[in-house]
Amino acid sequence: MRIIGLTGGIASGKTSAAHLFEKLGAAVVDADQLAREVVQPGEEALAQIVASFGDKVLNPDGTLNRAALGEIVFADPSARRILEGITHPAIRKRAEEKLQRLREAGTGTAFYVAPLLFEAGITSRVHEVWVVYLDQETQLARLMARDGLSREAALSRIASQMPMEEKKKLGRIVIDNRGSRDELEAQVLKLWREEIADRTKG
Ligand SMILES: CC(C)(COP(=O)(O)OP(=O)(O)OC[C@H]1O[C@@H](n2cnc3c(N)ncnc32)[C@H](O)[C@@H]1O)[C@@H](O)C(=O)NCCC(=O)NCCS
Ligand SMILES: Nc1ncnc2c1ncn2[C@@H]1O[C@H](COP(=O)(O)OP(=O)(O)OP(=O)(O)O)[C@@H](O)[C@H]1O
Repeated sequence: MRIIGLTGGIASGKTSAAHLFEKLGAAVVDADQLAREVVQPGEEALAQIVASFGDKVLNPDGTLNRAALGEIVFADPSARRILEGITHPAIRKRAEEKLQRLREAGTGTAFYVAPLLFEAGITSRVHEVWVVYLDQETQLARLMARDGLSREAALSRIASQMPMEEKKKLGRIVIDNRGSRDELEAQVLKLWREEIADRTKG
């Protein structure tokens, strides 16, 4: 099974692009979704987070208060590394399990969508990397609009990742998401035809 790592900066449009590929029939494993699964109540990672960061990162119902934890870790790189040390091994394990199930089901190509593919050094687990690219002003505007963040909070999230211009250089394929949603869809469709469907046929 061929695994395409789909990455890009925060709010670059990875999830949007992945949904479009999924609509065309692609198999998708999403690291952000797995990151949510591994911190559900009862999971070991949630207990470790509370042990490291305290009860203040829990909601009254015992679920993770993502906004509270986000405020801490995006303002403090050492706190972020502690959180990653807890969550990343659990995310990787789940990703391997999901990819293995897809492999066993005879899937030809699967996308592994991960914001920190380069930062977390997991490029060796995928066969090639595609990057969803955006200029920083558009990125900032979309991030602030989607998550209701202040400019300062949005900038600190962007600063916690490898700069987008660097990521762009590392992708075999770059999907340019500076334009409209229709333009994104047109690129996805072209890539689907040229890079996935036609190859499978050939
Ligand atoms: C800090 C948390 C609780 C904030 O939750 P929130 O709901 O606000 O954001 P969400 O999880 O939807 O992530 C949104 C985006 O933030 C960026 N992001 C998330 N974690 C990190 C990180 N450790 N470093 C840099 N950027 C990150 C990614 O681009 C991601 O797509 C959450 O992001 C988290 O648990 N992060 C640690 C796990 C992780 O590294 N996830 C990234 C996928 S491997
Ligand atoms: N071409 C586009 N035009 C306008 N808005 C867009 C476009 N593509 C994506 N968006 C919007 O930008 C925001 C970020 O997109 P998306 O959630 O797909 O990014 P992401 O890379 O998955 O983000 P994250 O790393 O935070 O998970 C969303 O609100 C999405 O609806």
